[in-house]
Amino acid sequence: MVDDLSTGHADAVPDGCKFVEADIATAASSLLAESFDGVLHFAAKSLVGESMENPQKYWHGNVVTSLRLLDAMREHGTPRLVFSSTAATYGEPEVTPITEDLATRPTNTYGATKLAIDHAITSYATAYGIGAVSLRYFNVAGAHGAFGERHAVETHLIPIVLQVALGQRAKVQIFGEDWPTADGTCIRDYIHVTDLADAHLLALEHATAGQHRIYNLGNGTGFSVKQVIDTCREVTGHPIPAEVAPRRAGDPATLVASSQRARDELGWRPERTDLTVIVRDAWEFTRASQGA
Ligand SMILES: NC(=O)c1ccc[n+]([C@@H]2O[C@H](COP(=O)([O-])OP(=O)(O)OC[C@H]3O[C@@H](n4cnc5c(N)ncnc54)[C@H](O)[C@@H]3O)[C@@H](O)[C@H]2O)c1
Ligand SMILES: O=c1ccn([C@@H]2O[C@H](COP(=O)(O)OP(=O)(O)O[C@H]3O[C@H](CO)[C@H](O)[C@H](O)[C@H]3O)[C@@H](O)[C@H]2O)c(=O)[nH]1
Repeated sequence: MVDDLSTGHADAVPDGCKFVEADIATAASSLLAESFDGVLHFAAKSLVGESMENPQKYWHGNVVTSLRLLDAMREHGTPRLVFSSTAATYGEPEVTPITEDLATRPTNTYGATKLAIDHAITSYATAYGIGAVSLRYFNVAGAHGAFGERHAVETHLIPIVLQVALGQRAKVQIFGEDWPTADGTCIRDYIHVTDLADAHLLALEHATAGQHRIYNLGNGTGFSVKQVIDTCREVTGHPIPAEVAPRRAGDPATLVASSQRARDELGWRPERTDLTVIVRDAWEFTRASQGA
């Protein structure tokens, strides 16, 4: 495992896993000199709001870094790649649920950088024989035991709402109540992190030399911001005060996945699709990590 710890945590490295603290942009070539069967490429800057305020961090941190990784894979003949792409590559979709053949028109810099990387992967895979898979995650949530969301500056909805339930924040802000959705708040498709992990192993198995396949990963059901807050109220038993705030730049109104291709081609079968289960696992992690 390689991480520069820019947003990651050394104590989250599982026991028995070899860990190297390094920036992929500078270390990829030397790291891949040792022979590897494949690369799971998660490293990124991944905050939608920040990407609009500081695009330089995203074009360099995501695109330049990933090109260096692809060059190193080519240099050392690393055969397989699984890349963390995103629903944000689609932008505001014309059709719901989103299939992989829909137009990609990102509404934020983060999504634009991930789309640029996807294009580079297609070229490198077909020209240099790499077997590549991009997994376009929708909104990842939940937790796996002691592994959950732990960000220095939290921006994601579910962990923020759970911080309110723990008494660490007074209230949650709802970014816009005037979106073209049933209750006026944004709709997202939340996927449990353990289902996401399963998809990575399947993707690695199915990566085929010279091909780049793209798969959406979500549950096919959208929940509004208000519905998420209500589910958190039910799970935690806390009233969770909320207030409406202005829209956040770069947010699309609705993002819901069709993951039929992942089911058909990878045999992916998500098991924790219920939002209550996703929130419950996140809540258990949040309480345990705060000693509550
Ligand atoms: N969380 C989501 O809902 C979501 C949705 C779609 C896609 N993704 C993608 O999944 C991946 C993981 O996301 P996350 O939510 O766990 O974010 P995260 O910020 O917690 O994880 C990214 C990790 O990459 C490391 N990193 C960043 N730049 C690096 C570099 N140059 N060299 C080495 N390490 C570096 C960070 O220290 C961190 O540990 C990202 O690629 C993200 O874009 C996440
Ligand atoms: O305090 C908050 C935080 C978020 N939201 C709203 O809740 C929804 C979910 O927001 P998150 O920040 O939790 O997640 P995003 O949908 O912005 O982004 C996530 O999913 C994207 C793909 O859809 C990207 O891949 C990205 O990495 C990942 O963080 C959005 O409508 C957002 O506006 C609020 O109303 N209040």
